Amino acid sequence: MTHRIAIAGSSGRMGRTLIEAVLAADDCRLAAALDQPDSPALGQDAGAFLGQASGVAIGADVEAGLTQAQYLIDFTRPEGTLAHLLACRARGVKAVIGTTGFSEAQKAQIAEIARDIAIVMAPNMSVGVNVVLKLLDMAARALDQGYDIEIIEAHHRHKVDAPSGTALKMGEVVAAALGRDLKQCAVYGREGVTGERDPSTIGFATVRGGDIVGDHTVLFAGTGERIEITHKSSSRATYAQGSLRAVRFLAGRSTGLYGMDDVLGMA
Ligand SMILES: NC(=O)C1=CN([C@@H]2O[C@H](COP(=O)(O)OP(=O)(O)OC[C@H]3O[C@@H](n4cnc5c(N)ncnc54)[C@H](OP(=O)(O)O)[C@@H]3O)[C@@H](O)[C@H]2O)C=CC1
Ligand SMILES: O=C(O)C1=N[C@H](C(=O)O)C[C@H](O)C1
Repeated sequence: MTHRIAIAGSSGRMGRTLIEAVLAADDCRLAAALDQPDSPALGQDAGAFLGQASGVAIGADVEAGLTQAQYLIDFTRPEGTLAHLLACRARGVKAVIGTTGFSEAQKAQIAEIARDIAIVMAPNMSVGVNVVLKLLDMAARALDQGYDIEIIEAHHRHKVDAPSGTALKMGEVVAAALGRDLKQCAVYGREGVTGERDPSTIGFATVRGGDIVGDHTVLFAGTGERIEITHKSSSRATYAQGSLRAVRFLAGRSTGLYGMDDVLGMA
């Protein structure tokens, strides 16, 4: 079976990584490569950055791009993803969403669109991070008394949202395991005279710099010991391969909102 895939944000860091992965996959075909209307890449072959002719020119017309596609993979920005999803719904195109930084209202809109088309959405498509999420659930349940929980993430200088979608997901998993609501217990950075640490909080710290692909650590700090669960990405290819696994998973679904735990059989 060949999966015909459109890529949104095709000149972005993830867009390019995804194009490379699609062109290399025997069971996938690049159906369209989309960019913003002011992109200097419009009209270029989508494989040009690889020195490869894909036969697909980068375009800005989403409706036209989706006519040839069964799936859209979207790693852009929340407002772009939502506009693309409306076009997907109109054409019955399934979607894999890697974009992070959605508001609660935007997430509700995506859930509503998923009543009509099948969508996989995850803040991190790597297998490793999704295994870590399971480890965190186990660790938080076992360390539910006497351990302060802090989530530290580091990303490249170009990242626009903080904390990362992955860090927030890690916080949600830990909070749920402890019967807490992350919205009530999250502390995002500290400055000045903060007072002693409230043990019911989950702290977040963000680092931005250079070309760091993505590092996440969850620290359980007790008295006399510390447990650190860390994941480090060294290549965006892991996110792209996870996205293609999500496409293959969607082949058998017509509607619904799924996560990478569903794709990986870990739900
Ligand atoms: N789920 C996962 O596994 C991962 C998720 N991500 C997330 O993916 C997203 C993209 O990351 P990254 O590739 O590094 O970002 P980049 O900035 O490199 O790429 C974003 C692309 O989207 C385009 N874009 C921006 N705004 C819009 C819009 N409103 N409509 C259409 N296209 C738009 C950009 O075009 P232009 O340059 O012209 O603005 C660019 O081509 C982020 O939210 C990031 O957090 C990243 C890695 C892994
Ligand atoms: O912007 C990135 O680069 C990444 N974003 C995702 C996030 O916000 O969690 C996933 C990964 O960490 C890389």
